[in-house]
Amino acid sequence: ELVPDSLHRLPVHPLWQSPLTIPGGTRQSPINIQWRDSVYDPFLKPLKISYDPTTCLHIWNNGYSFLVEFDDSADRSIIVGGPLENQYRLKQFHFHWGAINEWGSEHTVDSKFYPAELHLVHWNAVVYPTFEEAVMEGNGLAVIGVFLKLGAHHEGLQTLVDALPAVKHKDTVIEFDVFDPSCLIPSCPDYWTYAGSLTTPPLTESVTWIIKKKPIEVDENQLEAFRMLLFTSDGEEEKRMVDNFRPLQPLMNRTVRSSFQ
Ligand SMILES: NS(=O)(=O)c1nccs1
Ligand SMILES: [Zn+2]
Repeated sequence: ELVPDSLHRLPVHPLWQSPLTIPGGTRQSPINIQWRDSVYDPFLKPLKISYDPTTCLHIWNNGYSFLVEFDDSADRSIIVGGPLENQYRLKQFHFHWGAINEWGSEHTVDSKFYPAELHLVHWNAVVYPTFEEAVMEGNGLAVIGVFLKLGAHHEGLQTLVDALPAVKHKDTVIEFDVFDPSCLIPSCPDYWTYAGSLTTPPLTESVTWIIKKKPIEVDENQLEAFRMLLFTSDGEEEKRMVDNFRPLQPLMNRTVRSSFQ
């Protein structure tokens, strides 16, 4: 909860106190995707997603979001094709969401917010020896963004939601042995892609963004379950984990390409 001070200023959660703009940044994320300004690129390939559900390791609350992390010591869960020159290894996925259903996503489409957004984070293990090094390079990361909209119950998401009470507080973790994140990705192949950055620290300009055009549907109880998580550690004054999305960044000299006409 953000409580105004005596001057009616709302405190900004530490994460968002990070520089809202990176000095000299020319390819920051998130951005608004103006559908009519995106350019169809017939040379974009279909994105190929091959995840091994047994590479799933655990879920943890890192104080910004909840992350599901994967064993990325080999090429067992990878994506290839789309706008990508190499194949990229899945490291983790996480979400961003709002306090209410009117906002919560990081990217917007024609200035419309979705209530939440899923990020599946992959790194270029063909070229770089570690994730930490890939994070610093222009072609180091590929993140698939999937919008969540309010609608039908999502069976696949529910197995995640059922585990959230165990990671309510910052720095708590629970083992999570088998999960196939492809159940969270719409079957429609259409996506937008553009060159951008991480939206949380270190905010480095190392991400090829692949934003799925179609959202997945989740129900109100599932969104509420995200909102019962806490930014704070056990024993601290509770701060609900909501509105963990970065403000929109300037498009500058970038074109968003679409894989569809
Ligand atoms: N929200 S994000 O996917 O851009 C990200 N930030 C840090 C690691 S992954
Ligand atoms: Zn993210």
